[in-house]
Amino acid sequence: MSTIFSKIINREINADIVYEDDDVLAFNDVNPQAPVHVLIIPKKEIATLNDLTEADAEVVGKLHLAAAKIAREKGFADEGYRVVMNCNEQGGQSVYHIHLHLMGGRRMSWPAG
Ligand SMILES: CCNS(=O)(=O)OC[C@H]1O[C@@H](n2cnc3c(N)ncnc32)[C@H](O)[C@@H]1O
Repeated sequence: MSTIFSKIINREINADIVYEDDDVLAFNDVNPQAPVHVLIIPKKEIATLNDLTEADAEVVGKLHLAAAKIAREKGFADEGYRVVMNCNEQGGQSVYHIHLHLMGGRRMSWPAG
């Protein structure tokens, strides 16, 4: 099922893109929860973490490599940052295309809410 993120991948709607390669796209969140809040998504449509298969292992790794690269570029890799992936309703997922939230630029609390 196509989501708003597929429309961003296909450039049907605009996004503030910060990184792109053959498999991964990253763009600023429209409702940032930190000074830097970037969403990092696979170009392949995968609805939730529960839908991952072995075949998706490499691209999930690539999401994390992109997160570290963006964190370095943004200048907060050494001071620290948060990456989180929400799964399904109680996990807070609202867009059913898996995505890694990269949040940085402020101290993160724990446990996460
Ligand atoms: C509540 C967390 N739900 S979520 O974990 O599913 O995250 C979805 C995220 O997508 C963001 N978002 C929704 N539509 C757009 C858009 N068009 N461009 C950029 N970010 C978007 C939301 O602000 C939200 O942080």
